[in-house]
Amino acid sequence: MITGSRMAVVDENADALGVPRKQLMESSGNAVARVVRQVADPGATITVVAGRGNNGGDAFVAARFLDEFDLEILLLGRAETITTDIARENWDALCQAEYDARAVRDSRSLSLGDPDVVVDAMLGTGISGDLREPAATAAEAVNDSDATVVSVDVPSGFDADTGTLPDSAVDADHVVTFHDSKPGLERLEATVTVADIGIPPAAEEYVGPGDLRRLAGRDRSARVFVIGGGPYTGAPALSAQSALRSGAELSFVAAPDSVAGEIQGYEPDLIVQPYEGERLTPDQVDGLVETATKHDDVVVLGPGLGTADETLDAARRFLESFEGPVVADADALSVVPDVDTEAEVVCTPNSRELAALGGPEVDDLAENAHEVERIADELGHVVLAKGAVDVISDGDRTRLCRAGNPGMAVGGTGDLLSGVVATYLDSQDSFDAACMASFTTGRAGDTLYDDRGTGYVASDVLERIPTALGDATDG
Ligand SMILES: NC(=O)C1=CN([C@@H]2O[C@H](COP(=O)(O)OP(=O)(O)OC[C@H]3O[C@@H](n4cnc5c(N)ncnc54)[C@H](O)[C@@H]3O)[C@@H](O)[C@H]2O)[C@@H](O)CC1
Ligand SMILES: [K+]
Repeated sequence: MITGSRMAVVDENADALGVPRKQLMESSGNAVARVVRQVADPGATITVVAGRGNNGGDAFVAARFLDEFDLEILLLGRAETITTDIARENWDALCQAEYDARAVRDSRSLSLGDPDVVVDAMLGTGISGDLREPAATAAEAVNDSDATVVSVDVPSGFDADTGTLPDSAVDADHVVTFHDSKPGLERLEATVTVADIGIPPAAEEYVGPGDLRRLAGRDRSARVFVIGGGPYTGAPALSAQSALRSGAELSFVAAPDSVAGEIQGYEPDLIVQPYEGERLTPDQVDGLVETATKHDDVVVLGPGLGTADETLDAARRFLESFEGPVVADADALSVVPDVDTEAEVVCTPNSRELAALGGPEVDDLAENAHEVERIADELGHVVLAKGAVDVISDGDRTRLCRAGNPGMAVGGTGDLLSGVVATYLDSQDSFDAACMASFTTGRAGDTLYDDRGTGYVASDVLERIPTALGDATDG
């Protein structure tokens, strides 16, 4: 089962792996034609009703595989307003090859006639909200006809994220859905065919650029609260700075007053909240929990805290009382296995820290992904295990991320990662947040590698985070 929005992620990842969408569209159209041939008698009349998106594009392809029928293709709207290049190219091909294809500019003038089969390709997974015109009138016409209706991907009007089918949607007899079934399709009376369209399994297994699409349209509203510093100052600063670079609105560092000035000195945009002392101690915990809870902050617990007994005790107590989202990194990781917490925790261990959590000490983490899955399951938290290939698991779902290069082994990149995970945790499911953060940081490093090999440091990677995000957060 895959939702419509996850499908868009997978489709972009497939494209990045060298399987372009137009190729997938060719497979989709072919699969639709196969089902149409099964349900239509030889010589039957078929009307394709297509929208202006890729759902329509699939049907334009299907048309080329249905020569034995009496075929008419109707486009709802003007050809110039087809929304994607690949759908337009397939439309143009039909027109140039003299298929019976025409644009219906006004839905009131839509006359379906009396076809034996209607191919419903008005809307697929790109729909938002109730059916608008001209699709609404066209759906009514399709439902009023006696034709056998074959819907492309989903019945037009169906919401492939929530599985809801409004009354105004197309009432399909057959649905040819792509790659995997969509939530809610099984509740329809229609016969559902799931068609393999050649998406490589790696497009789902490996985190890719498509995953960053989940950030589209997000608000810049995350508040990240880094509890770190004491023996070290660079680590909490980098974590808080990367939160800002990846889209946090505000980034706070709670740190001992002995080092607060130094942390502030790295960047004026950080808000440093000093507490008395030289390291984190249990006395501070109530105040920190209260602050983070009051402001709905996402917490990063660990960078530069050190391993003093009283500090680890404080980290343990923090996790016992805090119930919000937390990224547990570095020194704080060692306390995670023995705390009972209500917090939504993402653990970001390196290989040494993973071994301390009970994981394997291996060079090839990807080969041992099942071990990471086991640890995530035992801990009951998401684990993002950092290696040449990162492995992310919530104990049930497990994915790999191979963005990044050997230069990323430099100190401080893990601190950056924790801040990015925290920012994404504000708006995303914790497993997805971890996957996207791994890809973002790795890709930031890759833009540097292209320019200067491995000769870069964590603060260089920091400056490349916005580049790595590219246009992913637009619209
Ligand atoms: N994701 C994938 O891997 C693949 C997707 N394919 C096809 O692409 C489809 C998704 O294509 P698109 O994202 O272009 O979207 P659609 O073709 O589903 O629809 C997009 C169009 O619908 C309009 N629209 C949105 N909400 C509406 C509403 N409530 N009422 C009326 N019009 C509305 C939009 O303005 C836009 O023009 C899939 O369903 C599938 O058929 C296939 O080509 C192959 C691979
Ligand atoms: K459809």
